[in-house]
Amino acid sequence: MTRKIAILPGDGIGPEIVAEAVKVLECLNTDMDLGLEFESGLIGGCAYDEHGTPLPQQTLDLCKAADAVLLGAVGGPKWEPLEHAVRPERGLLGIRSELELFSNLRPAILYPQLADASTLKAEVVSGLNLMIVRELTGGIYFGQPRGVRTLANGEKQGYNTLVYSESEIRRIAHSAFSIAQKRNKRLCSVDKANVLECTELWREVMTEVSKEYPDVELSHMYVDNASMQLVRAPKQFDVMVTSNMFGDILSDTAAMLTGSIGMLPSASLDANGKGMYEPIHGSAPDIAGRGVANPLATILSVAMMLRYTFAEATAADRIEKAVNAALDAGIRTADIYSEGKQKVSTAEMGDAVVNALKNGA
Ligand SMILES: NC(=O)c1ccc[n+]([C@@H]2O[C@H](COP(=O)([O-])OP(=O)(O)OC[C@H]3O[C@@H](n4cnc5c(N)ncnc54)[C@H](O)[C@@H]3O)[C@@H](O)[C@H]2O)c1
Ligand SMILES: CC(C)[C@H](C(=O)O)[C@@H](O)C(=O)O
Ligand SMILES: [Mg+2]
Repeated sequence: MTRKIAILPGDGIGPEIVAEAVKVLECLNTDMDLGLEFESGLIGGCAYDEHGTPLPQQTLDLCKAADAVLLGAVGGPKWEPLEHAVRPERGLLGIRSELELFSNLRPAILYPQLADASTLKAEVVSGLNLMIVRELTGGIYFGQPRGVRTLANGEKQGYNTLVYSESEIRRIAHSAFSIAQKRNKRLCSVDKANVLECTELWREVMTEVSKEYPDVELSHMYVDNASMQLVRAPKQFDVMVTSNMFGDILSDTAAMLTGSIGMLPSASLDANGKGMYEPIHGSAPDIAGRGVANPLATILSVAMMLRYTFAEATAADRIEKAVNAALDAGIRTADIYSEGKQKVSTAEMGDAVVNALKNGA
């Protein structure tokens, strides 16, 4: 059996962190005969530089033909002056949309070894294991019309449209409820139903779908309160489900509960389990090229790939165990470093995970 993985390193720290995740996959591939094959493509700013578009047709074809996609990150100051249609981020939104990856899972798990790395008190975050389910192909990110227009008085006006159809809400609701069913059976739907009609419909559909999952307890929370509750008492949450933009923001907040944004992986899934896997952070231009980025979010993203797309739970568990072993050994990249630990580079962290795999993880 061959399983094709499209590798899209992207920009900034993207190539540095993806190289470490591929190292981990190659190690397991040899060890467990997983049949993985890799082929690389361009996306984002590097694709624009080469082809004049952030999502070249050959990259799209490569991803459509693959069983799974591994992505680093896109974007950076170099491409900020470009017009919107060809900005690196458009490439990422384009591929999510083209592959219909509507269900974005962003787990925020605190590794006990990192309780001190969080800016929150250890007792607030210890034992944290939260899953954010973010709708990824709809909402204000994709709604039409959008743009910047000039009003009759000559003033410019920017506009975007927040839209969700019932079917879009229903399918992300089913994703979230089935995930909650396999966890602690508590789902919190986050919206702004007190102000936005669109999210009033969101709340209605969530409530309707909940009738099909009587074993899951559904609650609703306004997004402003949710952002406050996430830092006040994050362990009250089991699974959160929310719209594209709210999920983007809340997952960065949740990342910090775990010590660093460099720790949060993600899976973006279509209706059939095909997926794209990427860390939730960006291309970190401030540290790119220095070999100091934390590759663990990307390494944990390939664990999600093995679990969700390839149903290789044992291989996925092994990666998570190896990450634990590296952290147990006191190995830390700069973002999660604390006194008394060993500060390592991106590649050394990747090596530590590979060594842990070779040594029994
Ligand atoms: N999925 C993606 O490709 C993605 C996600 C977010 C942002 N971006 C893009 O990335 C660029 C930079 O955005 P930003 O600065 O707002 O967010 P960012 O996530 O790239 O960086 C925010 C901060 O976190 C740090 N950081 C991020 N990942 C890290 C890692 N693995 N290890 C250690 N530190 C890490 C950075 O150094 C920076 O200080 C922008 O062009 C943005 O559009 C891309
Ligand atoms: C780069 C950007 C388009 C992207 C998003 O907003 O979805 C990023 O912030 C993320 O969280 O994956
Ligand atoms: Mg984001």
